[in-house]
Amino acid sequence: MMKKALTIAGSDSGGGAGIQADLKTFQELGVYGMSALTAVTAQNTLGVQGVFPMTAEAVARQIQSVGEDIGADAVKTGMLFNAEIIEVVAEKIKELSWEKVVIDPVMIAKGGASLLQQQAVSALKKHMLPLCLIITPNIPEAEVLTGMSISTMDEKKDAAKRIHELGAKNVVLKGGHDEEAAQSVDVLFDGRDFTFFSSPRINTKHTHGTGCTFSAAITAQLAKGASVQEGVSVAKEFIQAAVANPLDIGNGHGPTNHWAYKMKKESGVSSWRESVLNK
Ligand SMILES: Nc1ncnc2c1ncn2[C@@H]1O[C@H](COP(=O)(O)OP(=O)(O)O)[C@@H](O)[C@H]1O
Ligand SMILES: Cc1ncc(COP(=O)(O)O)c(N)n1
Repeated sequence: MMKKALTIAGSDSGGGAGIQADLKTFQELGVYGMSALTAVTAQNTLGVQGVFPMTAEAVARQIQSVGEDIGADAVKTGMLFNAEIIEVVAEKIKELSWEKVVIDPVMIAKGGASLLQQQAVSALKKHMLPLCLIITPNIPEAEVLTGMSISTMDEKKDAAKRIHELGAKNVVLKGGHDEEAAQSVDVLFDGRDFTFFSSPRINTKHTHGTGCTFSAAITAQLAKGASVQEGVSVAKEFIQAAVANPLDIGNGHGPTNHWAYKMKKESGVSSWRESVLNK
């Protein structure tokens, strides 16, 4: 039976982040992708030029339409933008009894634009965190959720514990913003143990949509029946391949390469560009 995943997130017209990144990732990992849009952004590799939120009613209706007919084996949320949208998303997830829920607590785009209103952070903590199986904050998002500043590994572990105490069953604190480090280390805390997912940090400006892609890959794996550990492990490999084989699209911070993981798996070659572009 075909496994299905739903993303509840914003649209990125530039195609590198948001629902576009999520659907590309679902497709690459062999899962049927669906979307409920929370906002349309006018966005490219240079930044966000406009944010146009949907009404809470429109968001609720999209989720209901998916739920009442097709169903979802796993669900992720990305940009939720405001407290009203957060409340209906949480309500619908509860109503539809979805349990494999991944929250990417998107707050600020890499260029600095706000994708979550400041006053919505408490709604996110109150309504969404207790519902999720996994939350995947980056370092600045974990700082906002905990109110602490995070730079050392001990601080990362402490922050992951505190976010777990807020109700998230599993916390993956991502290391992509650790710009000085040689390794990009993502820390998973499951309420008892820590697991570290580490890969060489790639020196590139093309990291637009890394967080969206990473959480979508976890969601796809959960939909197929993977455990949390297995899901994070595949997602880490997926994003490493996607960052290591940039597409050079746009004049700013370009998207990652959603084809790279599958190409690498299928062909055994380490560079997607080598295998495709030189033909
Ligand atoms: N330059 C990089 N090299 C290798 N991995 C990276 C790099 N930047 C981000 N990642 C990985 O991409 C994923 C998303 O991380 P991060 O950039 O922190 O999230 P976000 O996009 O939410 O800010 C993580 O698995 C992280 O380790
Ligand atoms: C619609 C939308 N959603 C999410 C992000 C975050 O992207 P990133 O993964 O680069 O932080 C984005 N830039 N746009």
